[in-house]
Amino acid sequence: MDVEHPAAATTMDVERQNVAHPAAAAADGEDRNNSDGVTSAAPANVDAETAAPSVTTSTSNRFESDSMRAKFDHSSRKVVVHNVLKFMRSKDVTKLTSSWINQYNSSNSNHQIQIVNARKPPKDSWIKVTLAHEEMVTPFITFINSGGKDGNALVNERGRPLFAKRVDEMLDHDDNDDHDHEDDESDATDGRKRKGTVHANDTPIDNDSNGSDNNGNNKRFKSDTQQKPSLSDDEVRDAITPLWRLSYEEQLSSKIREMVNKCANKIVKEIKAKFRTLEKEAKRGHRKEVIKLYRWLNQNRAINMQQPVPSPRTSEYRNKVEFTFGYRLVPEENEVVEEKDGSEGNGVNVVNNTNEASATTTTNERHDNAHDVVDASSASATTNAGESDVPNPTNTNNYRQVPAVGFLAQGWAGGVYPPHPLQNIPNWSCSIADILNTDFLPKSSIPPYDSKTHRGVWRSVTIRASLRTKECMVIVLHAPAKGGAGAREDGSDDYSSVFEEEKARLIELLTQSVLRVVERSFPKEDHDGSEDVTPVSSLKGDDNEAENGIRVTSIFFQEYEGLSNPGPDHPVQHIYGKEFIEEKLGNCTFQISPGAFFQVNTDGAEVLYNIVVDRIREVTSDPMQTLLLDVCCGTGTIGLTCLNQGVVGKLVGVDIAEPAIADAKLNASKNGYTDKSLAQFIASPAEKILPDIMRDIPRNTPVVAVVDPARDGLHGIVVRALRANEKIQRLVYVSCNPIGTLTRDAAMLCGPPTKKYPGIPYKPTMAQPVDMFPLTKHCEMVMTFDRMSKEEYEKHHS
Ligand SMILES: C[S@@+](CC[C@H](N)C(=O)[O-])C[C@H]1O[C@@H](n2cnc3c(N)ncnc32)[C@H](O)[C@@H]1O
Repeated sequence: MDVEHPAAATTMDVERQNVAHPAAAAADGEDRNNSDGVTSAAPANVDAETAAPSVTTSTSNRFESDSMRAKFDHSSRKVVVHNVLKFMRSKDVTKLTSSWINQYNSSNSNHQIQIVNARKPPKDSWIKVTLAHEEMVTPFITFINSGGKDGNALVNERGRPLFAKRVDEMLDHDDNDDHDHEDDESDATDGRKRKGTVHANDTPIDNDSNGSDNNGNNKRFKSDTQQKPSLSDDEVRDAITPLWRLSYEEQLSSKIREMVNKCANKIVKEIKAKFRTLEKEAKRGHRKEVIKLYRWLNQNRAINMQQPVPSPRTSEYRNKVEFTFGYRLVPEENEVVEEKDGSEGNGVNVVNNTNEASATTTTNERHDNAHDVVDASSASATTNAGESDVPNPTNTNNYRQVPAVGFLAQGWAGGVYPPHPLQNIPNWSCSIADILNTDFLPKSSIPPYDSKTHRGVWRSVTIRASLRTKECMVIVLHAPAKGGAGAREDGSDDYSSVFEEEKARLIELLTQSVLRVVERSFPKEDHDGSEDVTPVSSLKGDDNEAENGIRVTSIFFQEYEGLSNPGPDHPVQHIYGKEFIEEKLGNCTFQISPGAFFQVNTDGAEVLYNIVVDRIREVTSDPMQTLLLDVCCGTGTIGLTCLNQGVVGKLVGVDIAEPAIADAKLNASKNGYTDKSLAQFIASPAEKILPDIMRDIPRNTPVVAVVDPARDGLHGIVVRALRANEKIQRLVYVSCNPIGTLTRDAAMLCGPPTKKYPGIPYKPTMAQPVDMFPLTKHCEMVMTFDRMSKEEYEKHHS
């Protein structure tokens, strides 16, 4: 049964009316299942997962087919282009956006982009465009950010570079729509000025929220900063872990300030605005009842915000990392690597980069291409790549592009950077990056996928490992072996004949021994740009030992021809070892398959789930009779932990991702819950099934609910169902996007009743931030909502 989201339908209608492009109307009517042939390597996310990264994944999860998704979900098709002129007439906006499309389409005859709507607020310097299809987003962004002269950004009439970003990535800001890149100077790092020179947006690493990575790698510098041909280690840290210069205490302080100002205060503001709207409607005679502002909204600290709970690990905490295959820019004169056998045709190009860069060179900026000089035959050798993997930024001569894997710290045009300098990235993932960069890619006759030409094969690699079980899964995303959607007709970039051989070589390299410990150096806390670095071993003590035993236990390949990232249900090919990895949390063991979400900070997840357990325990007077609704349950972690802790006796979990639900069912039996009437898991979009589930709950069964949606928050139908059903007295909302979608959903759960959101509202009774992502601006939030008492409610409605 398809459930229409009325809000979505309305938006769509409005968009149709606002078509600003001649081509738009036609595009809108087209079957969006057809990918227009536009492809691009969606770069892997860096900081991804905040259950970030994964925005893209999560959105793509929501609907069963592309056409359904395209029909309902606009956010994943929206891009904001910054730095256009502030004052423009609407016909100039149309002219400008048409000129982008014409430029792109005329130089990419195989791949066409279409804009269905373009909107520019009168006094702002940005335009929000809605593309006809999600798969056009990455090429469009790449085009704006690097389709100009010499691979630089397009410029406005005054020569200022434009800057494009997905709307669903702009979640660090108060209001996505109102964000103006020119005003970025006030950073969220508490007003303390950063000591570095580079400013970058911090984007979640992985989608995983369901994590899907959503191109978090598309980090760009402020438009007023000239893009450099290469970045120093510190600049890479600035781009990907922007809080790294702060002590951990300072990081937590900056996060709590954000949570108070941009989450708690914003929720109160939004709810008050709803009251004002009702009042205005009453004054105009459109409504009879005037509802008095709920008392809690006028209290001093209306939302009880707790200090953030720190992450048990503050460095190398990620259990999942996603690298992009691309090219490393290596200055010609520094290039010492000898082309090895078989490297012919692997896409090494010479780039003439004339960008001016800083004239001073620090030790951190000294680069000698250590990866290239490491003897590929000595598997036990350790590399010291953290200090030396990018070219000297003072050198503005010719650059060679060397196939490499890593993070796109400054967009596709800036090349990939090794993960070694990043303190949130675990050692084992650097070890795999080294294998790929020193042993695999230099000898591979198959090139990385190029998001501009849509040719090439290797796209990204996702690695997930457990320090507790020592297992490690590697998923290699690749375009078809014949060379990607832009493959030449003459077949000269068809790699099918060597693909299987390369696959076998990769398996051999990844599995020949346990992952070796890579020596890395991190700056001391409160790094001020001096050369004071502390070797990782002394930072981590015994933990370093723990990593010694990790080995690759599963390998998957995933072929994907589309433009963005595949959804979690996209088929994978299992080519080595186990079909899942196992992770332990508390007393439970969980299996995780390639398409399933799992929190990226294992120790942090334990803390997070214990908080949820406590919030539920507070209200369950008869736990064994109590049913837990676990909405967006993933592999069943929260629900099964609650069963295991005895705070509830029954569980119904819902998740859109089939692989996650398959895991959840097995996880239930693995942890001793074989009786399906006690632990039931359903694969479905929550908005389709939740109203039915709630209707079927026996009248006398006490119910608590926990929701843990991806970054795009809850569907309106889910919010409505949770609000309307007064059996639920407590709702625990776990959010990886507390300053974005949590505020929106909270306002709908707690605002005065309307036709669309009827029922006695909730009120937020506790907000507990949990720092799952040290060094980045992201923060998880557990917000507890309790149903307002009937008595209190009626006072305001009399
Ligand atoms: C942040 S994860 C949380 C998973 C789980 N609670 C955990 O802690 O591991 C969000 C989950 O929401 C799921 N999801 C996304 N959209 C959904 C939808 N419309 N209905 C149900 N689940 C959805 C994703 O598949 C993902 O597993």
